[in-house]
Amino acid sequence: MTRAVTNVVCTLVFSSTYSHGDSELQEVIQYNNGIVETIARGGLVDIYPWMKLFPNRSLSKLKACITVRDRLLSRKLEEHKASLSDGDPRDLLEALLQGQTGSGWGQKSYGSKEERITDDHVLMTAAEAFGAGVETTSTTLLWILAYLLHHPEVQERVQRELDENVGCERAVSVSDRGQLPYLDCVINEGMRIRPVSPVLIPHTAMTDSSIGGHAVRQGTRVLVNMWSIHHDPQHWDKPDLFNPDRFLDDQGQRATPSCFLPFGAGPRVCVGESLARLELFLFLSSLLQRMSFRLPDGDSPPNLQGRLGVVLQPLPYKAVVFPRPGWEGGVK
Ligand code: HEM
Repeated sequence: MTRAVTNVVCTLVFSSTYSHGDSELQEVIQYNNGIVETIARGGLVDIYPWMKLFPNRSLSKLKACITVRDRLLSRKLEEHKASLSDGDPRDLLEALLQGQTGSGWGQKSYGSKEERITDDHVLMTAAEAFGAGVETTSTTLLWILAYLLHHPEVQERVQRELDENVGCERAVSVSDRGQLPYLDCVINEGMRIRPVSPVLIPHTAMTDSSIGGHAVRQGTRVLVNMWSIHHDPQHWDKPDLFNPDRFLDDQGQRATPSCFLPFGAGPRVCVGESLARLELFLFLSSLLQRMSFRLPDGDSPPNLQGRLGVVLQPLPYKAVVFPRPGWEGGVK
């Protein structure tokens, strides 16, 4: 799952699409995993930065992974600079480079030093797409599959919807989304019940303000408790129950309650929301069209408690995957 999602972000950022087992993709996955594993383990160094002077294995691993990441992204940046052209950018690096030089998209050249996009801005923006776009999407997929193992009846209903609206003669495409409302509900319910970011990225109030009648002074650290919003019994009936139907109204149409905010809200809302929704839809629909997931004989269903690191992850679990009728021969 991580490999597939990483591949999507590589295509978006620097137009490289890798095939299975490619060593460069392996390198990207390894450094990304290393960063995800260690970044939330900063512990005391995050609070007392001077403690970085003492030996710290997590910090050393984090630095080593960042060095590999920066080397790879710098190489991609140089390759892009060498082939930079005007016109529609082919990927994020090219769009940022065009912004840097003022070429393409009819942009003006930036004047002062402070306004200029530096190479460092370009590299860090590209790095952020990996940091924010891989673990979130792959973890959401793993949570949804974990819930489907707990609720085989939900998996069967999604597959019925797929059979009736897409069939097994062709692959699912984005244009099928309108005809697959129940799958959308399953995705939403997965993101509601296990938000990968239970407490959103810390924000700082830029001006004196208020939230729900509470005064918030300029400079105050604001933490949004998404877990509590998504489990508030005043807004959700039996919030601890996995029930995709809560995203359908009385007429069976899609409904999105106002307190459903898996991507945050306001000016700092997730910039990758559309991409993430597209990925979740295409990965899940393609998987469930072609195969079924069940528990290995005698195994208990996945632990749904999760473990909090950079994101809220399910604990590792096993599933038996088998082709659905009509897909025994593999991809069509
Ligand atoms: C299921 C997948 C995803 C979920 C649940 C998710 C969720 C979020 C949330 C909750 C935030 C914080 C919003 C806030 O603090 O107010 C965020 C920020 C962000 N996300 Fe996502 N995200 C996902 C996928 C992606 C993808 C695929 C990308 C890009 C490739 C991405 C890029 C970003 C960036 C750059 C930010 C920071 C935005 C800012 O601070 O202005 N995310 N995301």
